[in-house]
Amino acid sequence: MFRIKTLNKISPAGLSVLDQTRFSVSDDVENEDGILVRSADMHEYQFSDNLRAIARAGAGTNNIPIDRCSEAGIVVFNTPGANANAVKELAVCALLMASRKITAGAEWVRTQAGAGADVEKVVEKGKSQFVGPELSGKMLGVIGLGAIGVQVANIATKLGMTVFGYDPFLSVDAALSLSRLVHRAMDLETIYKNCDYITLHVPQTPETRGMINEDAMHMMKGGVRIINLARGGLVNDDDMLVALESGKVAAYVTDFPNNKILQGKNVVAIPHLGASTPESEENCAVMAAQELKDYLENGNIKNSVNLPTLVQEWSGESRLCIIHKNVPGAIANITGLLSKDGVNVENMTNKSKKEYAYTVVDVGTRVSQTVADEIRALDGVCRVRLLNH
Ligand SMILES: NC(=O)C1=CN([C@@H]2O[C@H](COP(=O)(O)OP(=O)(O)OC[C@H]3O[C@@H](n4cnc5c(N)ncnc54)[C@H](O)[C@@H]3O)[C@@H](O)[C@H]2O)C=CC1
Ligand SMILES: O=C(O)C(=O)COP(=O)(O)O
Repeated sequence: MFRIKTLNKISPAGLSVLDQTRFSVSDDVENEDGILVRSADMHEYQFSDNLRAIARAGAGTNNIPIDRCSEAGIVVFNTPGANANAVKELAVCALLMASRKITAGAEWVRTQAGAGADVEKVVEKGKSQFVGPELSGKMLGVIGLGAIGVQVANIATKLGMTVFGYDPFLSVDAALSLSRLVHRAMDLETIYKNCDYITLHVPQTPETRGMINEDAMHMMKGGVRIINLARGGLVNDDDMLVALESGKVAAYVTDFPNNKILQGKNVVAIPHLGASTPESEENCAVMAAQELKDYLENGNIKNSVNLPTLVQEWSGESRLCIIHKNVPGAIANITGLLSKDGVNVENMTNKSKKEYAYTVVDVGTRVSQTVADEIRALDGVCRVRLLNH
């Protein structure tokens, strides 16, 4: 029986992937084998000795201490693209909210009603303060052309916008999905200098943290409108407050409000609703649960952010799953120990991702725990699992 801890509310469709005969799932299990999480902050989380995998039902993994996980041989999964449509739709809404003063106007109407005014009359007199420009014919810069950025860029062309996309690591899949109407910007400066609207779709990493700062905004057009449905930390809030006050930035729509940014003029704050649709919640939960199940039961890895993709058909009695440092001699050490113990390898795959590697060895006969323990004791080995078919 595998114990799975949930750190956020996970869609029941996902939980139903983990059948009750093999998985015990709840928010209070102890010594868990796996974790299902959305945005809960895990940086201070104490891993149980048993913990083998964390599945993030969503895209961003900046709430998970990835380095600490890799060191401990814990596989971290996410669900690429599973909530992209929901974010794309919210991005269209955010572009409109950045332009048309919809939220400010709606709040004003309610205030008028609350103050006893005849709303039908005052709206016609008061509406001129909420005039805002159309999107059609304007320039949009999309920073990050992954699952979400590509969809946002493509749909914006249909709204009549001229779209520039920037992504120095553009994948082949993303390039193939991108509309031919989207122009590729080769640097951020092109986006900053030319665009009337800028929307962020990059992960929050040490490189992207604070990228929208005074220097970046200095290059932008006066009255630029910025949309951030990616992560709050991408924007330097102090610099943004100054730019909003001066009018350099005409509107800032963020899905990541905090007390500081809420003080700003023309801030539209959304309570992190990018992926909050039943469809997305279900897609993400199902994908995350399937990834977790396949890893715990079969040692297969798909959509991990810290380990390589490795899916191997079973071809034997026992399977050794070894997470180790990606260093010379690691595989020779493992196979050396197996042959010393007279274990015949039926099938074996090794894949690496940056500093870590994963080796799956299928053997024809049952392998003893002693062999697994010997591999565990090798230098650079982070985790060894022994599975029996
Ligand atoms: N508001 C919400 O509820 C949601 C927010 N997000 C956020 O959006 C981000 C993007 O999500 P996806 O598109 O699904 O991820 P993705 O991994 O498909 O795309 C991210 C893209 O950013 C690019 N990138 C990385 N560093 C870059 C840089 N310095 N400059 C330009 N491009 C860079 C990558 O090459 C990749 O193509 C997530 O990391 C997450 O933080 C994602 C889903 C929901
Ligand atoms: O997938 C992401 O990166 C998100 O930001 C969505 O977060 P959530 O699952 O709604 O807490």
